[in-house]
Amino acid sequence: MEEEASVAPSSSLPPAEAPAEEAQVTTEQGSTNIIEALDDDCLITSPILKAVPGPDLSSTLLLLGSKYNALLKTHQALRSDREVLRKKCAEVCTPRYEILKKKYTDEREERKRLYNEIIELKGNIRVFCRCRPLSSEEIAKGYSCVVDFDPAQDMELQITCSDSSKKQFKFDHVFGPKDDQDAVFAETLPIVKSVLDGYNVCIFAYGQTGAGKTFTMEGTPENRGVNYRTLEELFRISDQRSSTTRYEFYFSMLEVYNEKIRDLLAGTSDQLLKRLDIKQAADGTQDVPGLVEAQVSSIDEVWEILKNGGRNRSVGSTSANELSSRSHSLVRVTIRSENFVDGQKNRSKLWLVDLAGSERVGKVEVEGERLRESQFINKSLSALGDVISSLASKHPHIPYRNSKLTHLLQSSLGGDCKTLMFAQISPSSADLGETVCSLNFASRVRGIENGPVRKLTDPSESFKLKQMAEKLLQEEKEIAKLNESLQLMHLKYASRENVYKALQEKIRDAEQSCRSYQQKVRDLENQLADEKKANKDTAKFSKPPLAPMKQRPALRRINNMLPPPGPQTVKITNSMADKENDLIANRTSGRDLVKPLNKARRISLATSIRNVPMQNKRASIAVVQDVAERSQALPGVRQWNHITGTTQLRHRRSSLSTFMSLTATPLEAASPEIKGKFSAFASNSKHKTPPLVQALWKSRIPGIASPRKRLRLMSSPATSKNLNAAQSSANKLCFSVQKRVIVGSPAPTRPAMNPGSMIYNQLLRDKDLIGRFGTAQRVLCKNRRQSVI
Ligand SMILES: Nc1ncnc2c1ncn2[C@@H]1O[C@H](COP(=O)(O)OP(=O)(O)OP(=O)(O)O)[C@@H](O)[C@H]1O
Repeated sequence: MEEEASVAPSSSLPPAEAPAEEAQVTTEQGSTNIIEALDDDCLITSPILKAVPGPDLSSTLLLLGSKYNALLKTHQALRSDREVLRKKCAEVCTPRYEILKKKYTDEREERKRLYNEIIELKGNIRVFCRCRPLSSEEIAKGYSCVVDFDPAQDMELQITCSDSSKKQFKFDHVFGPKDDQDAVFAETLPIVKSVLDGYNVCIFAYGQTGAGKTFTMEGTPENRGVNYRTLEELFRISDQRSSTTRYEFYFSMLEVYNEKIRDLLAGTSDQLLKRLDIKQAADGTQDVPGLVEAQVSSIDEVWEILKNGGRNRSVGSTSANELSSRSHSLVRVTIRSENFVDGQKNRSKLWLVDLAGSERVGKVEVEGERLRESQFINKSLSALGDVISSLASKHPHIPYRNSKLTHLLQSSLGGDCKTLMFAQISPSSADLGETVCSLNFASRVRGIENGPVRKLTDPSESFKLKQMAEKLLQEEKEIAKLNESLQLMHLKYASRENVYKALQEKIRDAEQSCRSYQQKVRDLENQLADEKKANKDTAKFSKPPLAPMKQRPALRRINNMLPPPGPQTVKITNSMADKENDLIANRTSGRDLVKPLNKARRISLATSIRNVPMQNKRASIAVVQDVAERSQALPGVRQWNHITGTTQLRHRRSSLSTFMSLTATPLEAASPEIKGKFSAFASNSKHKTPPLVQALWKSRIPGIASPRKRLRLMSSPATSKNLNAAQSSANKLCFSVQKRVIVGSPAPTRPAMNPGSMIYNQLLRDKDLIGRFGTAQRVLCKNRRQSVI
């Protein structure tokens, strides 16, 4: 009987599953939309989620569940996209890439071979002759030009000797006074390019003092020399090949002065004076340990270094040149390259050498230190001549170590190294002897056949060479095309890599979000479980102390539900039981019958709406008038008095759920009929309902003398008619009082009771509901029915 089945539906949560439609839509949107959708899924950090109140947890969980499932699907879609992309790449791109790579490697090797062949056909050691113009000083002194340049023959020159005889010299190229730096470098360029193919290259200027060696090699700011232009070209080509090859340039500058090596890039004078030696490296090349190697990446850096190094150079004044170079100046550029396509690595060296003046000691009026310098200069130049002679005669021993200069240049002279010599001459008749000596030396050098050098004497050879040149041009064009397509492939590959990385990033984010959602769902579930438990505990703690069953006959009587078999045990605390018993004892002993009831401690309202069965069983039924009727009868607002325990009703101004006040009526004040009935009932009932409680009820409806009578009236159609007539504009509420009943709303400012505060508030809400419906309701809180209104 006291356990009613009409328990309010709890907030049990359905499993967190995404709605099927949403998941379907998300899957069909494709990866792009999915990624966009992912960006919108910011629930984890959303302040909305943080502000979710407790009762909305179930809906939040549902939302999270759907988002979580959507994310899972997104994750799967991204994974499948990635797999498709990878397969596609493997199927289409990789074979094409491999073919192109092979083609490119073959072509590159072919180009190198052909190019090198052309250089070799021209000669691995090439000699250019350059003659400077007559200086104003020489003209002023009346010196004449002894060099005859035939414009039709750019490889020959004639020297008019003092006896008017003519000497003819042939070189790979002859530059006259009118040829500028551009023309010189144009012929130098092919050899310079070889260094980027991995060949060692040595370019040096030889000649007497003041013949223009420094001018050719270094030049002036207005007329840049070979050094500057060479490095500029190297940087340009390396940039051009940057998609397939990475180049690194290391710059060193040194001089050989009096057979001592000096580092021109040394920062301090101590370092400048430091003695440097030549050592053989593990790869057989010559190296100078301790030499400064500056990595350069632009021509501006190179120019700055050149200027600084030039300041440290040993110069002195001679009768031939006011700022004569008294040492051999050497610039070494080490180039390290790595090809991205086939992984081939190269290391090559480029030497740019400005030799000291080659004048004979007797001719130049020097003495002391200058004389000593000249002796060292001539010695080293003589050693250079010996090396070249040995190379020319294919002697098994090449005397590289006879001087520091030849020792340093060992790996760049001979073999498959490319050597270019500028034979600088003066046109002045005053320098005729030195000019002839220089030309003889240059001719000797030019006679060397390094490798398969062949002279261009045979016309058929010339024809072959032309054909090869044409073929080379075509090959170069082909290579350029291949390079382009290779670059395109690289770009495509890079873009796909980017997409792949982006997808991986998204997948990582999605996985992270999934984990966050899972955690959030777990937290919310835990929170919900805690709240459920708290609610259960609260309900348990908020239960008012129940009187022993034997004192509760009224509840049995008010309902038509059968009591459960067997005795009911009610667990109450000692303090509560004592309070109840004391009160009952006082009342039954008649000592305090008129004393108002204490504050109600227990009430429950049923949320299931149903009519209370009106049977002829219970007398504790009251009819409540509506607000209009009540306000007429009771002008003042009355409420439950917690202090005195007066059973009063309070009319709520804004609610329809108004109840009529019931004035506590003492048993003595009741009519004799009621008094008699209640006394009989009390004495007969084994539950011993306190007479005070029974006496509280007094009909407010005229004509209904007693509850029992009223019940009869209400049960019968005739009585109902009468009642309707009497209360046509009013809603009626039937309520029963078990022991003490709160009817109506307690004071609004009443503080929440702990731990039963939630139940208390629930009661208030339910009472409002009852007021609106205007009918009898039964309230069950969890498993325990507390009272019936
Ligand atoms: N081709 C040229 N055109 C114009 N002027 C030149 C040319 N070659 C050299 N000169 C000038 O001749 C002078 C001497 O040149 P430079 O100093 O280069 O000679 P050098 O051979 O280096 O002498 P040293 O061996 O003593 O250093 C400079 O003033 C230079 O400007």
